[in-house]
Amino acid sequence: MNSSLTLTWSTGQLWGTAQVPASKSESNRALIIRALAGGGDLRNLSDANDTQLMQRLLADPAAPVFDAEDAGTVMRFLTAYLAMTGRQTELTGTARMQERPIKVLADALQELGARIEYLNQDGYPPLRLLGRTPQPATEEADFTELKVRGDISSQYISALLMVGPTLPHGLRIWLTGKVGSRPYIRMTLALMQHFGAQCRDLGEVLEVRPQAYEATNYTVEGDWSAASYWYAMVALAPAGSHLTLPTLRRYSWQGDQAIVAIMAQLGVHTEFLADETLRLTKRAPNASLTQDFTDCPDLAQTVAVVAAALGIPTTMTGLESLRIKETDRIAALQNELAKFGGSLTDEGAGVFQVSGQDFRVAGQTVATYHDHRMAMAFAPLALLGPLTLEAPQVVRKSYPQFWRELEKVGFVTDPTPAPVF
Ligand SMILES: O=C(O)C1=C[C@@H](OP(=O)(O)O)[C@@H](O)[C@H](O)C1
Ligand SMILES: C=C(OP(=O)(O)O)C(=O)O
Repeated sequence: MNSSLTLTWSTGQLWGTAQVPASKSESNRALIIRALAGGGDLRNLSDANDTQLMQRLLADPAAPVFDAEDAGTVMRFLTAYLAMTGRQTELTGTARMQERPIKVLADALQELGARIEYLNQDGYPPLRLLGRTPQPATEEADFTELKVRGDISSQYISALLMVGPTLPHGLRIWLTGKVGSRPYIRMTLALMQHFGAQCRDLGEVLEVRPQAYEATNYTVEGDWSAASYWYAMVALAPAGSHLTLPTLRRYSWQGDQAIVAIMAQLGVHTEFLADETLRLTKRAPNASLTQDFTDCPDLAQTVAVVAAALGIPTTMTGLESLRIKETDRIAALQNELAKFGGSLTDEGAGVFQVSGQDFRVAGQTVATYHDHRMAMAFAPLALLGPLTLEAPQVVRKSYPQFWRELEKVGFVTDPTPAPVF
């Protein structure tokens, strides 16, 4: 396996068509819901490792150990699915996954009758599921009620919602704290409804009726988080550059469609063409940007790198969850931006400032911290100068064809041809 990849751009305008993968968030929800529905045809599932892994694990329900690797959705969604279907098994993941908290979800599942033990550190994977004492269905009960914190990961809430219809009284979740990544909760509810579930989003309260899912078909949309890297490339490319991205919808369930409005300020104009196709065109950027990432944390790295590279003073808030993702993304951004003369400064009270007045790309090597988004967020800098990325295979988590797609629009990769990971 190659340990680094050098990217160069031969100068000139950027143009062409880039394929984005299917959304891994939609794919992984659809796979769990289909497993609960007992059928349904899922089209355009993602080729992301996170989705391939979810498919493999769901195909072997009697496995003694489920290894979720570095996939947060797989760890959280499968824990709820396996716990509520009464399975006795273990769930584990990479060293980093063992540092990503799961207590909020495990506590809630225990309230729903699951017996769960931590095998290593309290509140963190690996876990042992010891079966479940199902709640009896009683005449009086309205919903089974849970209070769940929304300020650590929305994935716990999505995981609980998806098993909600299988509970005898359904589920009413009271959200507490500042709720992050809320569009992902809405996406979960939308997909559940697509599969026949009755659920309501009342803001701080979410309700799911007890009911069998319907086995139905679904076609997964392209991944807007993946699209953000192409927006970054257009933002950094010379005037006259434009790109076409198929499979992205004007009306999306993905909150990362927020990239359209953010990048409009960083100089990328979006046109929604027929057949779910986007056309991105380079325009002049604004002089500054202020953006809250509470709803779209996966866009933060893309935007920080572009803002620093263009020298656009940018204020970022809502970055709390970045510290517990594939790596501490704040520290990783700070280290890597500094190599180029950029910075991400903690101003206190949750406010971060990006600057890049002396930003220069000239053969630096970017570390990727086992984080696909570090690799993909820094790759567009190759439009400004040669650049080397360590451990380029990290992109397989969400976008295995990323380097190939770069080659297709004219980037030169060394080693060449682009390795298949
Ligand atoms: O539900 C999902 O599919 C996701 C939710 C978000 O995580 P958090 O809810 O932990 O912020 C996001 O960062 C992750 O990439 C995917
Ligand atoms: C945070 C991410 O994924 P997950 O939490 O599912 O591992 C991501 O893809 O950026």
